[in-house]
Amino acid sequence: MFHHQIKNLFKKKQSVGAGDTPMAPPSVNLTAADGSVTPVMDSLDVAKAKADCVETAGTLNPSDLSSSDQSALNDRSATRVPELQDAEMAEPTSKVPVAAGDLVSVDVDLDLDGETDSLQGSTTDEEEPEGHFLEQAELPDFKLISKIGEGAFSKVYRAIPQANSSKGFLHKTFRQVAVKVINKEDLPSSNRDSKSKAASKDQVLKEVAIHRTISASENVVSFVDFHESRHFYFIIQELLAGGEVFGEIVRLTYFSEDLTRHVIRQLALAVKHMHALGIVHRDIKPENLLFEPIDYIPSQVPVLRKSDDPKTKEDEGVFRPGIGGGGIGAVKLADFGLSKQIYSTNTKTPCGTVGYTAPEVVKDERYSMQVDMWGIGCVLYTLLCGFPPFYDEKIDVLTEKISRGEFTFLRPWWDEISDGAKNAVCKLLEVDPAKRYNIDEFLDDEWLNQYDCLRGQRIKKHRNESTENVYTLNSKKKRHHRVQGFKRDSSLLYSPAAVALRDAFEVTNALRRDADDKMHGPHGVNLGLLQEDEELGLENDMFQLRLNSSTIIKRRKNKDDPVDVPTTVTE
Ligand SMILES: Nc1ncnc2c1ncn2[C@@H]1O[C@H](COP(=O)(O)OP(=O)(O)OP(=O)(O)O)[C@@H](O)[C@H]1O
Repeated sequence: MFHHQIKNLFKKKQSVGAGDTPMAPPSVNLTAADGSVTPVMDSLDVAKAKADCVETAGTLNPSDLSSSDQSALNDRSATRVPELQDAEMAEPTSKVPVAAGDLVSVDVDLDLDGETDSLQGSTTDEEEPEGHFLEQAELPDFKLISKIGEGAFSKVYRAIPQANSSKGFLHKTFRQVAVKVINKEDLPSSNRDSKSKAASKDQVLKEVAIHRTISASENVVSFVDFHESRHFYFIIQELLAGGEVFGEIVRLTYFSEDLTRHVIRQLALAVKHMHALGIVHRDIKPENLLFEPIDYIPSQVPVLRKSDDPKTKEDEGVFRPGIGGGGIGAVKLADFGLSKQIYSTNTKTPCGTVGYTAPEVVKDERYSMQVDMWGIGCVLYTLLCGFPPFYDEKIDVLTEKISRGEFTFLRPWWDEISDGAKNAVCKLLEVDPAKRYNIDEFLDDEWLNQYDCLRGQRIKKHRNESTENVYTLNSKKKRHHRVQGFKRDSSLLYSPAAVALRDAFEVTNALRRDADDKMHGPHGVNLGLLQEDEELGLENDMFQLRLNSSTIIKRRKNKDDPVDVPTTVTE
């Protein structure tokens, strides 16, 4: 099943969209950190990738963002809504592409340390929707304003809780929300038998159950509400107005070590929270990291690496410890569609194997969690240099590289990156999960705990805050402020380099998940909502839902190139 899906994935991967240029074949040899000579990313032409990336610009969705205290909401059940009305779906107003580096101003609340808590902007209860959205008829408690994202089977809207509705109480905490809409018709099994339909629904409920469970962390996108109507599932969540960290990598080409540390530490805190609850994310990638925008302060003298093209490299701006840089403030982990609960924190038993508590099983649990550490390693590597650690156009070659943990610190891009950062990457991209950093070891890493993080901790101590995350402290001393963000031409996010970067993560994560499932079995979720996955056949369907029809396939309409069947990755 898995090989077939990967095969399909790469079949489509061979042809990119009209007008796109496939990644260039190997051309130059580079000297790796250890002195060995390596072809340039084999088939990923890094120089081209970087040039493509640098050409891109960012967009800030000027929208409200609110604080995340919503634990009381988690127990609320979905409301009933009217039947779908006959209505034409209209696309939202399209964005006008803008030049790279264009700035856009939005009003925000900023605390005195410069931290952005919530966008206030022009958004009011009277804000008019940017289009006519079919889903609106089945979600009367929220006003859908604009489409801000899209997944394989979902659309994500910025929305406002309606003050005079049954969800009016939300309005104070969440001035705006993100609404993920899943059309039941779009789910792969919706036209099949009723058992398959139930499986699809269970996949959605499983995502919701996990999101609810882990939502208390300041480093996880807050879950707000869930609603099922006749045609749709609606997952309502905290809005992260900056969008995906992925887009910022594309805009900036790579992040400074300070900004990388800022992002990766918050990701690590999110993962620590999940692992403490016995839940593994399994799809850690830059697209699933969302951020709150902060003020951008241009550098007086932009710092360039030797490998940079001064004409095209975007200035990341001034980094402020504990606050952020490059317009990126608080970073939160999102998308729990592939997450699974490994063990129950109540019973301390692995899910799906009740009462089975042998030491080797406990060890297995830890190994399952290690999949996320690999994901953090891939993100860390990518943030630091702008391209992924493992890439090849051929799935079998890529599989081999991942299974052997074959990556290098390519010159000249890694020449100026510190040994501390390289050491952290090596400890995370360790093939043997027993030797790989676990989340506590990574949080103790020397490089990760350099000055900006430590300063943040001092701020936290000073404020006597109990939460571990200094970046998302709820500020009590706010002042109104205009944040300069970046307009983003979304079409540039589909440049060959950007697509290659996405694909590398998608395939790498899929292979690691598959390896983990083969080794430990697809443990089910046990959150009081669902039966075991095995009984429902959820894992297979879920995998199909998320990979076979996911972003790569969606982006590539062309098909039918021959492909190689991959070998299996083992951990
Ligand atoms: N809370 C949010 N705040 C702001 N933007 C969001 C939020 N949630 C999702 N988005 C945007 O919508 C996109 C799709 O959301 P999400 O990843 O949850 O959907 P998905 O169907 O699981 O996607 P995929 O097929 O890539 O797995 C995100 O990548 C992001 O750009």
